Amino acid sequence: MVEKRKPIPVDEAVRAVMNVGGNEAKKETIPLANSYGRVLAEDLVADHDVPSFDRSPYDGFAIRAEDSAGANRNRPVHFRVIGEIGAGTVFPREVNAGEAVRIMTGAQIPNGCDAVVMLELVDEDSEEDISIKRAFSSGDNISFQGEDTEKGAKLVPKGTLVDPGVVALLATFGYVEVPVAIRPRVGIIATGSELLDVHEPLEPGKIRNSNAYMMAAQVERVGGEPVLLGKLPDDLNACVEAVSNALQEVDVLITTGGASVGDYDYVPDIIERLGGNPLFNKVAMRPGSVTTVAEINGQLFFGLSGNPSACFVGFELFVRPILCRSLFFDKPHLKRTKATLGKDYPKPNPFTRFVRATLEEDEGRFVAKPGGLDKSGSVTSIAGADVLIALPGGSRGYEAGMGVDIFLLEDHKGSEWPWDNIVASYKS
Ligand SMILES: Nc1nc2c(c(=O)[nH]1)N[C@H]1C(S)=C(S)[C@@H](COP(=O)(O)OP(=O)(O)OC[C@H]3O[C@@H](n4cnc5c(N)ncnc54)[C@H](O)[C@@H]3O)O[C@H]1N2
Ligand code: MOO
Repeated sequence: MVEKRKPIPVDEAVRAVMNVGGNEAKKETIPLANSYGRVLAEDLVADHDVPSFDRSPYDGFAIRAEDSAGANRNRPVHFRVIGEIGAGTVFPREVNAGEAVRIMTGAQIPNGCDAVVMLELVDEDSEEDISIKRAFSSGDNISFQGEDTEKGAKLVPKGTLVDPGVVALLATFGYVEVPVAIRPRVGIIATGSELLDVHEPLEPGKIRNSNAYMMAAQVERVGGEPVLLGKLPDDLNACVEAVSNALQEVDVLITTGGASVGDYDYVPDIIERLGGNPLFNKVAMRPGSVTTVAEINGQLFFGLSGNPSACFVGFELFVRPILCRSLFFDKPHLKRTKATLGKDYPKPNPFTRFVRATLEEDEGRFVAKPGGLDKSGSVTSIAGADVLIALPGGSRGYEAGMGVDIFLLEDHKGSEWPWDNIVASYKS
């Protein structure tokens, strides 16, 4: 008799995984030029004002505003040009009454000046004599020291993904080396005697191993380091040995396949043979109901389904938050938000479903549209999915136009704990 497994609710399963200790975030430093896509391991605090001096936002003339008082079309005011500065140079002396300095964008405002007149508003009567036809106030056309940010301001917290804007800040504040989270090493093993390597031609009854590469990409998408450890035939001894060796090498280990109750489904036996502590072996969700997670000698072992869509969803719900946590992200779960269901979903639903879908905009509303073959064994409907629509279990299906909870697959900002009150669908 095959063992009867007891499914546990998704939120309970996520909690169980998150409660396992270990996998704390650790930091290293890397060169700035390699920092894009990594995660900051320290808060980024401004150690000087930006800009660090008053500067001109325009090409023009720096003047003392009070000298322009009363200027108009009929009575232009003249200034004597006493020099010129470009960005990067500092004017060497105080500017006095009636004097102006030709100044370029980015140059420091000379001492004594408090306004800039754009070149287009100036009549250049000669190289040394200019006139203007309107009055300026103190502070006109000046980018003030500290107007962008002031010394001491916390600009970006630890746990922020280094995007192009963060790279600009790191450069601004002189980070030659950047403190970032060490990427967790995630071992990936595919199991199944039906699996061919990607380069091999198809043979009867066999398929190519797509899950391992898919998961490597999922690991990379969150910022982990995938370690592809090959594929194994359905041979228990070989699997036990490979898993045991792999656990020495990586922080977290994932296998795909063999998680169900069939004759060659060895995940439960592997866990037992290695003295692991199973957290659960069935989750009340589809796809991915056979997802099995265990702690083996203090390390997390994820036995994900062999079915590609189930493997994909199992990763996003259970592996992703562990990796995010070890990358200093304070919101490790998929970002949860709402959208309108774009298509009827007639399947009866005993378990919560996570349906692969695209997110489109329609008359100002976000519409999530299930796409492709909605079967656990489908591989094509994963490509191009923007979101997972979460449809609560216990219904006979859902109608287009209903409000649904969705989980964004590409959003790094994430959610803290998206599972409470999960996915009560409502009429939108
Ligand atoms: N009697 C029962 N049978 C099944 C149950 C059940 O509860 N009772 N659960 C079904 C569900 S739900 C799922 S999901 C699958 C999960 O099976 P396994 O995790 O044991 O996976 P396999 O049987 O090894 O493979 C399933 C399917 O996926 C293909 N596969 C496997 N590895 C890969 C890979 N690396 N790349 C691409 N495709 C892969 C494999 O060839 C199979 O077609 O069990 C159901 N059965
Ligand atoms: O676990 Mo299976 O993917 O539920 O279909």
